[in-house]
Amino acid sequence: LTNRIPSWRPKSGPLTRATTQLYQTSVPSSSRSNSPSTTTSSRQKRVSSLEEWAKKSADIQIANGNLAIQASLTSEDAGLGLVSKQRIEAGSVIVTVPASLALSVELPRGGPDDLSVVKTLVDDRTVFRSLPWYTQFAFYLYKLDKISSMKQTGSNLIDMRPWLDSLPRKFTTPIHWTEEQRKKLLQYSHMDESVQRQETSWKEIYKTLRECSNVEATGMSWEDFLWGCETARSRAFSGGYTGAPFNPFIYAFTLVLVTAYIGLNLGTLEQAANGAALVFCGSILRDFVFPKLFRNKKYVICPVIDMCNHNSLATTANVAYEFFANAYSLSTISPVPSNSELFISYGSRSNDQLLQYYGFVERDNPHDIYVMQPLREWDIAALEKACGAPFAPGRLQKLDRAGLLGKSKDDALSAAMPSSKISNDDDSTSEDGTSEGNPRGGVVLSRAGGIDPAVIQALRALVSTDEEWKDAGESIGNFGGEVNPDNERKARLAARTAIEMELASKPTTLAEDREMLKRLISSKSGLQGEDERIGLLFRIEKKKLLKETIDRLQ
Ligand SMILES: C[S@@+](CC[C@H](N)C(=O)[O-])C[C@H]1O[C@@H](n2cnc3c(N)ncnc32)[C@H](O)[C@@H]1O
Repeated sequence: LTNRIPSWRPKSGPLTRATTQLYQTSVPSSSRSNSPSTTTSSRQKRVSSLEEWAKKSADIQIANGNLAIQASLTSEDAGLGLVSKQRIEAGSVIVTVPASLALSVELPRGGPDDLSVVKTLVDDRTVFRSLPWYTQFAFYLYKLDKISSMKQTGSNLIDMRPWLDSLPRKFTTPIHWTEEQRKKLLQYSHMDESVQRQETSWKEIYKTLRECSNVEATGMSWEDFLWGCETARSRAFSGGYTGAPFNPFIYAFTLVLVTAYIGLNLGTLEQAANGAALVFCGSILRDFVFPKLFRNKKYVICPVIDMCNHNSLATTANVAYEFFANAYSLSTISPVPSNSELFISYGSRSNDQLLQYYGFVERDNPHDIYVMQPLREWDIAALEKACGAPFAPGRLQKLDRAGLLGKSKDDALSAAMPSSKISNDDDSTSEDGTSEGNPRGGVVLSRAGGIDPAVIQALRALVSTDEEWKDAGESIGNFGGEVNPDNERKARLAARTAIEMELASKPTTLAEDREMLKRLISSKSGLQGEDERIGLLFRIEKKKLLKETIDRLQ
């Protein structure tokens, strides 16, 4: 869900209000902290409390009992999900959650919407507000989960305990694995490096967070922090709109003033209209223009809606902010047959991102990518052999000067983000192909587009004869398109050879992995085999992508 709200569209809808009624949790806090629920079946037992809370205490509207929160129909490891009990037509609003029940963190300065988080637990507000959104959320969740589950919104107090109890307590993300496990299970150095960067950066932020909060709060352990960050990253969505909610009082009051103004003969109709227009313009500026101008961003976790799973190929629902109702809604975008799971899209996420931050892998993910070593680490001698002749001298240096060879591991490390540069809009979910997700400039292969065109361009220049190089004005920029069939064949052959070598370097083949997965599934080794199964699923998808790219280059 992170980073994405498919649309923040102002839309009319029923005005709902959060209740101040307190809810008695059915799970004693002692049993919660001693044996946190991890499995789907034990979480399922708490769903009825969540549903009861949602309906009776929290004013969350759920499609007239036409929707169930239950074990996902996708796969065992998908946890809970939202499943239709009857056919739901396209365009139906199925869940409405008052904004006062949603947890939000606003950037750059707003912070958590529950003001008690900062007021009572933070010593240095400037430092706290400079932290990334998901770490502010981690702190917010820590306050609700371990200090007080009462969420304070304006004068309302809402007990979030039933929702907190419905959350997963364990993540199957690679940050929980040892370095050795990651290497062995994933067989993909790009992910090893990404998780290492994630771990280093999160540890640094955790330290900063402890330093800027007060004594009571510093009881937050690394595990609490990690759970909070992962919960936020896997359950929050975001959008650019952060204006105030629709306030009918302003408009009603303006109407009264205009009526009195004209009725008491204090001025002309035009003057009254000018005054009213000013109020409307001010409202629009405040709600729509200023937030866009100042690039305000809001990250939101919405109880119940946060149970919706992801599917990039069969998205049936989306989330929106209902401006006039000041509520979040989940609505269907296509008909959902009875007993089917509803899916939203968490955005165009590769399996690297899905595994690292959400703990799952999507089969045939259309957004999947593979990040190979940067060109400078490719086995040039092997490529020359495949192309039948050595490459012209000096060509590699030219590519290097043009920044096309990427960075070595050491260069990337020395350029790593120092702690003083932690910023609150740090969003390591940015595409793995971008400089943030791919700081070494590794070669990106994508399911959608094959090998990065800039790499093919570099390879055209690399394999070019002296004559072709001269004809191109000795400029790599002129190798953007096919130069001639022979140059093109060699460039593609070099790329294909490198990818074939990458695939051959894996400790196991695709067929072996598939066989292992089959055996693992039939052996039902339970939680013991969970990491291994996810690792297998991940590397199978990566190897499929490598094979597809090789085929495209034939
Ligand atoms: C927003 S929550 C959705 C509700 C979640 N299934 C639960 O039990 O609380 C996101 C998490 O759901 C799981 N998930 C979502 N879509 C999935 C899918 N297609 N396959 C497997 N797991 C999925 C992942 O664990 C992810 O981190």
